[in-house]
Amino acid sequence: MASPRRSVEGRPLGASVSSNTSNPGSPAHGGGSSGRFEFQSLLSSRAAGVDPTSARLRASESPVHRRGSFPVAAAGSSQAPPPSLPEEDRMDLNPSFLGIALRSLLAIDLWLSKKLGVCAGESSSWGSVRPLMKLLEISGHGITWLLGTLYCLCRSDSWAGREVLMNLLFALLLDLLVVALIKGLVRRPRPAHNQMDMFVTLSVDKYSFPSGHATRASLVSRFILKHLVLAIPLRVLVVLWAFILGLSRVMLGRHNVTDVAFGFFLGYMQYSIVDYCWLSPHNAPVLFILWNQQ
Ligand SMILES: CC(C)=CCC/C(C)=C/CC/C(C)=C/CC/C(C)=C/COP(=O)(O)O
Repeated sequence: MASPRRSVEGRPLGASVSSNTSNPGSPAHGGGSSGRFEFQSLLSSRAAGVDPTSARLRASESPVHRRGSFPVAAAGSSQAPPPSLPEEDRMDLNPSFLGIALRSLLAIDLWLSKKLGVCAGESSSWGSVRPLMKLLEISGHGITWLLGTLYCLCRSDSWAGREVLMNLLFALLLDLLVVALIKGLVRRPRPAHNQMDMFVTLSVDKYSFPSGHATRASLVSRFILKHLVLAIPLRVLVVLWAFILGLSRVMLGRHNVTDVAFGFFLGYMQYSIVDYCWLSPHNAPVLFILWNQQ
């Protein structure tokens, strides 16, 4: 907001907390929780040789502390209740619920992902299962699916089969594009415990959000379940494969849990797009005629 933020007394905030707010990231500048503010002000006062008790008192004058209990000056008096803050300032000083929820979710995500990363290295607790996990990785790799689909497309001798495979190819390419775009935009680094020893990657694959294997697993398994007539045990196997592939990404240390969870969701949604834009000899005749001339 363009107007200067004001304290309860109407003074600009900078005037009342200037001794503690040299750090622009401090909550007095709108950048953190009340606990962190007090922690920072105590630290900086110690560094500057100031008595921590007086520093704490100054911290209690901070707008964040004023939020719950009113300033020290007013606390002892039995005067009329203090004037309430203007609406815009109240929103500014309250730590956002969404912010706290997101930070907590991220902390749980990092903690859980580290705990589940039991195959992240040969010396990890489940390091002996790592080769199996890497085999699963290849089973969900983009190259495996693209080459497999192209091969089946070349071998297919029915129009119906070719139509399904053409759409699977379109789905796989769409998935690669969407995942690359999101990875490039979000730029979340892979977990620190990951060993970057993956088989054929694109440059954006140094980023981890979302998991490309998870998007592919859920997209492809939804596609298969919809378009292939399979016995129930095989259908269960397809779902299990997708789930275990997602889990293996976290176990290998390639991803955090949220990368995989969002990947599953994204792949599921991508299938809806593919279904909506279903290519057929009626709406994309050129594609089918060209293919048949090969
Ligand atoms: C063959 C055709 C028709 C086109 C080729 C298109 C193309 C650019 C393919 C690249 C495939 C590739 C290298 C995909 C990378 C897959 C991968 C390693 C994803 C990372 O997964 P994650 O779960 O670790 O995020």
